[in-house]
Amino acid sequence: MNVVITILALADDPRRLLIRDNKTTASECIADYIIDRITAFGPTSDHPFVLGLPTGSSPEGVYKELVRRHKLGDISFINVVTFNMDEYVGIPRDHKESYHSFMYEKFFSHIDILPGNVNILDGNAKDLEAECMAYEEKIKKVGGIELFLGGIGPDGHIAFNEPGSSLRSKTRVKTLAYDTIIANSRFFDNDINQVPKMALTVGIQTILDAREVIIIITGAHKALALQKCIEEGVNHMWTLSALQMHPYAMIVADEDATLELKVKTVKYFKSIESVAAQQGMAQMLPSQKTTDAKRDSVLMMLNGSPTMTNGTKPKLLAVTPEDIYRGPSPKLESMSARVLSY
Ligand SMILES: N[C@@H]1[C@@H](O)[C@H](O)[C@@H](COP(=O)(O)O)O[C@@H]1O
Repeated sequence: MNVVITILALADDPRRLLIRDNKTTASECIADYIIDRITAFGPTSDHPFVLGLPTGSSPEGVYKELVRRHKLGDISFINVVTFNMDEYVGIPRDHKESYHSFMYEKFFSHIDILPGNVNILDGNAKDLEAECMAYEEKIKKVGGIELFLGGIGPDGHIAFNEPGSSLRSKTRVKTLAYDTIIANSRFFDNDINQVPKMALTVGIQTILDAREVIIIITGAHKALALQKCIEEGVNHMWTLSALQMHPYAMIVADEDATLELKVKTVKYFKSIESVAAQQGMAQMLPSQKTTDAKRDSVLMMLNGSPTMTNGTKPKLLAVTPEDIYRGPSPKLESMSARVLSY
């Protein structure tokens, strides 16, 4: 059992925080990673790659790069199913600031994704609660989200999971925090009265349920949030910190976003990445199939099997009595035999 844990930990650690010079290089790093993951997954129409996606200014560079690479023929999205994180309640779908408009303008209109494979919450649904429930069911039906990409607000919120959100939350209706309304007013003529006060959003648990989560954090205004989420404990006032409980979460930040981190933290994460590169260790989460195959072969080693493909008998990891007696130490008597009686 210990062997299995070690193997997973080796694949896991180097991926916690990647630091890039600026937003452009951080975005390219994520786009490359997504392309590699989709390619290695080998999606088909029966077994599509399920990608969770955010809006906001943070992921714009990632979408731009994915579109560029798609146009170069490096990646197809024909067998990719997407689920967006959130949508405002009560603004028309074709409003220029709706997340539907954002996604089509920045990404979907420029790639070969099938419209039927795009899922975005409907903030104008008659029954918002039913809409949220149906969304969770749809995610379950396609087998869960393979990779969830996200950004954060300056207060560390992820999707619209505002400070104080339950870390076990699922897709639901959420009232926006005043800070978020102010932050998002830049998209609504800097008028807070035009910003919708409610949204539909996936929950923290919905994000934690994804097989892998990648977050892009850029700019000095997000530095405190990154510090709280990485250097301090899990805290519902900084909802991104819940990712500390995810086995495959990766944050890609630019230098500016690291301004509040300890020098020790920055050095540690940079060294993890460079040591991994020197050792030629994989930086990519392997497919579930590869992970399952590795686990099977470890279990086979632990339990023994009659023959190996090369015809040899596998060495059992369990220690046999012969192995013990062949050791340099003498065979000891039992403790009871050594108790002196007077
Ligand atoms: N619901 C979105 C979040 O998903 C996004 O991460 C955040 C930050 O936006 P930006 O990337 O523009 O800073 O804005 C909104 O609140």
